[in-house]
Amino acid sequence: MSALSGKVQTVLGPIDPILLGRTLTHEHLTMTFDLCYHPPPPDQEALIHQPIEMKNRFWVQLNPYSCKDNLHLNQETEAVKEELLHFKKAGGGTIVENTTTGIDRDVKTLKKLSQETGVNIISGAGFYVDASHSKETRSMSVEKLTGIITDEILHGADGTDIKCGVIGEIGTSWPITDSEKKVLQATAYAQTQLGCPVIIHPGRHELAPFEVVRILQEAGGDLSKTVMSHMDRTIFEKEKLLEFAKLGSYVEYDLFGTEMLNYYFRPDVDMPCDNERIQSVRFLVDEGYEDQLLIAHDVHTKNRLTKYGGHGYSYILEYIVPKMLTRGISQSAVDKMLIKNPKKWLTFK
Ligand SMILES: CCC(=O)NCCS(=O)(=O)O
Repeated sequence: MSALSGKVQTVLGPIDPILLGRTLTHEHLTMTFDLCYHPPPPDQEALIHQPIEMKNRFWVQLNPYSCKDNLHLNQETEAVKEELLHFKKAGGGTIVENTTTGIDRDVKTLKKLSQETGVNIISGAGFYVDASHSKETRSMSVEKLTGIITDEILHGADGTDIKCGVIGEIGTSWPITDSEKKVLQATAYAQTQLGCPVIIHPGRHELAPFEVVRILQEAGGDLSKTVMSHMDRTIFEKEKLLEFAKLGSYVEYDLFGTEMLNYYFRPDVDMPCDNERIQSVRFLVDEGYEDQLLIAHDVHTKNRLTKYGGHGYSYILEYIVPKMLTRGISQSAVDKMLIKNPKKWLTFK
């Protein structure tokens, strides 16, 4: 049993899980996303280098990864601080900050934000998708990767003594690359040693979450302490969704607030709207999976902030929860998604 057993590890240190309150399990407060820059449609190149303004706000919503300015959430610490103060007023308690190595995790800023707002922040250990892996990362053994991940939780991340409290989001593509497979195996080994929570970014294919689970399980990972993120854009067919939920991991709908006509990362996929997300959540609740559900916004670009006319970090508490209640999802199920399930997942074994 580790010293962290029965605790949740925030950027300010371990806390009693009872202190978490309403928790968003998949957000970013500071990161960069140049990695995912995507050229705009033909003849719209002039907009690539424009700052976000009122006149191009809707264009940025349609083309979030084509506006360079939009990819630098790390420039908005003051706006994020205001948002966190608002989140607290709206009844929020905790945010799991999923930025890992490859997209500019900044644990010092996370610590400062937590100190200045009183919101608990839990930082993520490990590595984002292969496209962000350095040459050095790709050449590492599973043992070396395991050592780095455990170190980020036990001793501190990025040369600081600020410790991560969850592994992930661990990035995977479709098909999963060799380097990502090693990181997944390292994740499972570190989880076995530490009894810690894990969160996965699956590739954009309905088989991707199944393949991730297979690799984690073969390496001894604990699915009951693992979250599969981004289910909104990954599994659409109901039978497939139930087949996946039966495996026992948490199932996370974490793109609330994302309205996107064209989903650049997979043009053949129609990104659902929030009403459709609520219908999927209701379906899983009705099928008996309310103990495995989690929800969040996955804010990762500037246009999602209220400063730029976006929904911000309080949208779920202020708008999605009331809508869920009018659509037959009980208060008890909502409390599980926002309080009970996050608390169970985030507590070290
Ligand atoms: C770092 C943020 C991130 O990976 N978000 C997921 C976007 S999507 O793959 O669901 O489109």
